[in-house]
Amino acid sequence: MNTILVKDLQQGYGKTIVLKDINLTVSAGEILALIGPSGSGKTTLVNTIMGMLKPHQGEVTVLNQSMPNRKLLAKIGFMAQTDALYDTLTARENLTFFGQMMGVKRDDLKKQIKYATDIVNLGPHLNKYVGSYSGGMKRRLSLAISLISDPELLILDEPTVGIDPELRQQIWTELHKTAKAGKTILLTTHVMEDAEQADQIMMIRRGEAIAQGTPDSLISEFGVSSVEEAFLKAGRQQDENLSND
Ligand SMILES: Nc1ncnc2c1ncn2[C@@H]1O[C@H](COP(=O)(O)OP(=O)(O)OP(=O)(O)O)[C@@H](O)[C@H]1O
Repeated sequence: MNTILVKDLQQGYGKTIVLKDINLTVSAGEILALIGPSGSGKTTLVNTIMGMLKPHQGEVTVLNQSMPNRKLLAKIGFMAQTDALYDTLTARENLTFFGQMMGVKRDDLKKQIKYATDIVNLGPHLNKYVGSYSGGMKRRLSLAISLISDPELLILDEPTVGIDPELRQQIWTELHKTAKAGKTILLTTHVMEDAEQADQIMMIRRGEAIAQGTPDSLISEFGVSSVEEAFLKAGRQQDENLSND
């Protein structure tokens, strides 16, 4: 089953076009990484898939429902680029608050808090005030919050920013496990090592999907030896095409 389907999407703000001709399919259990330079349109695409922005043109379907659709929000775990946490509450209180907002039943909250915080290694720090957390701990708590309702689709905007390499690897192990259990994960990143861990990569540059496929298929399509080289080559081809127009 397709969890996400984006067809001929054009998106923008007012009269400014930010995304052109985006087509994308993500199946249940798959991890898709959106990679691209700052300002290329990744967050705009994520917000459109979440239903926070209505497509200018084209179609976005999530879990077989046309977006925007408020009812689907409960099935989507979202981690935004900036942490939206309550500093004057403890991590446990934050998790309880957001869990209740996401519709987690009172009886399930304890189990879900343990599940989500084990993934990000925050168990020993649950009773500390979030105001005393480091930047990386706040990122990890935001990730735990996105997992609290055990959502079918996880959307993570730059989840690994401020997270050290050891924990990043640990989080990837858990993301793979989560995907294997049938959940779909869409994440944005600037980091090539993150993109390489995904099943599918979409490279966005200047609002266009300049390359798309599995890490191996991108390497063979562009005749290069790494995903990074594929991205650079796809960028050069885009520049050539634009200068020929
Ligand atoms: N609310 C908005 N109103 C007008 N323009 C916007 C708005 N949000 C984003 N943009 C513009 O849309 C373009 C794409 O921005 P977007 O945030 O989607 O990029 P991004 O790839 O996610 O960047 P980053 O990696 O820095 O987060 C940029 O030119 C940005 O200035």
